[in-house]
Amino acid sequence: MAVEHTRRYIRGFLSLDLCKVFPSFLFVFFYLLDLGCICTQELEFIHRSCGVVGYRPNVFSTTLSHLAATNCAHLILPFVAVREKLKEKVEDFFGCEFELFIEFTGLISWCRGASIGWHSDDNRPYLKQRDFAAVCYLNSHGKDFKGGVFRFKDGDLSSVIPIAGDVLIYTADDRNVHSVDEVLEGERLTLTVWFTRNSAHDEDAKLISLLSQRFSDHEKGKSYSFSPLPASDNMYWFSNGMSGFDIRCARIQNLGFRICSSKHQEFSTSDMAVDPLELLNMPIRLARGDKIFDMEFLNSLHGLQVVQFCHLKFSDLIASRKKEDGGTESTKPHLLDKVNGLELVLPCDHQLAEKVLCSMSCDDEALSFSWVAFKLAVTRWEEYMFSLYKELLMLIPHWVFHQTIFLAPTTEQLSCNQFSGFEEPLQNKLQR
Ligand SMILES: O=C(O)CCC(=O)C(=O)O
Ligand SMILES: [Fe+2]
Repeated sequence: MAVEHTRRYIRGFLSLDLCKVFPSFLFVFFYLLDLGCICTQELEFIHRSCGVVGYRPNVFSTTLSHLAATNCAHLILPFVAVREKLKEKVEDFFGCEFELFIEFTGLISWCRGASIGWHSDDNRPYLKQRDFAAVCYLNSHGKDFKGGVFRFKDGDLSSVIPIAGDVLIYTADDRNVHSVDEVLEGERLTLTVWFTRNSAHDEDAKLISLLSQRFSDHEKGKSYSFSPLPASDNMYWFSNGMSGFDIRCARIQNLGFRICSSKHQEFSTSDMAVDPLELLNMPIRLARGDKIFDMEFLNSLHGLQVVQFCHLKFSDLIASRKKEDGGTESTKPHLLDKVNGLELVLPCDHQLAEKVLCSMSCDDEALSFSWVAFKLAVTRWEEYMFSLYKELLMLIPHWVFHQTIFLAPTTEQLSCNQFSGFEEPLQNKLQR
């Protein structure tokens, strides 16, 4: 009798460095649509700019419903192809074609100190609907983090050393009891997707209902934007006994920037009536070294997205800067000298943040940082978000009609124009 297989490790499932070929993000985006290639770096960017404190100690997560709830529904798009491809693979491997629904999709990062003991993924009454799991590794053991080895309690494939681009699939029941060793250094990042046969737990249906509400507001002519809207402060707060840090603030600072008050708040930040963390939800400016970049970001999440985008695309931005000759007046960033009192005083334990989120790789960017490249990142970030946003508006009616989230643009989709009433470009508003 044939032995039923319950697990499989697939090497090189996701592509790693497509995003490094940046010059045209649109090209990359349509390339992704056409070929179904998925880039791990795009997902890493989303997690580092949108993630919140997770469900276990020292774990951070980004869920699709969180993206939708924080005005970042367009950032669901980079997940769509990978979800489709994973579902196909799982259905094919376990012989259940067209039977599965995606139950949950999440980017999950495990920082120093995070681990999980022996368990199966359906081991709680509220998780019984889970039939299969797929864990995609978005970064690598040894290079990006130490520890974090995945282990099965019995059977073959006893330990799995995560390598970026590889995927592990397994049944969620007690035939696959597993654990993850403690992460000793760095930040271990995965995209984890669970599948169910139970349509009552279909993640697509829940997301589509959220998005269709948003789409109907658009139809009614309400203008809305793609700028991120923070969730409640406690979702960003990493606590450790008496101290802690705000993850938005920590991720901005870990890339070498400091958060300063906006022009309009210069005189109000010393007002003790304001909860300091509330200031992260208001307009801010960013400083580095002894200079302040004189542009207001709508809130710290907006600043964080641009900082992370600049980090992701840094070498391409530097190359574009050289091509465009950074010396002309229009490309020169407007910088102010940093003076005392402008930097926000936030209750963030920076040492703890560095310890928990420490990066293992050495940063060339810190040595060759350029404000001209940063200014370019502001524009490129906005173009990228706008392209995703337009794409989302095209896809939503199709998702609603089919009650499933999928790519595959048709000629009809590409020609339909539903962008009227679009909010004016963010940057125009910001520069005023
Ligand atoms: O990240 C991994 O390798 C597995 C994580 C896991 O076991 C879980 O989230 O249930
Ligand atoms: Fe698990």
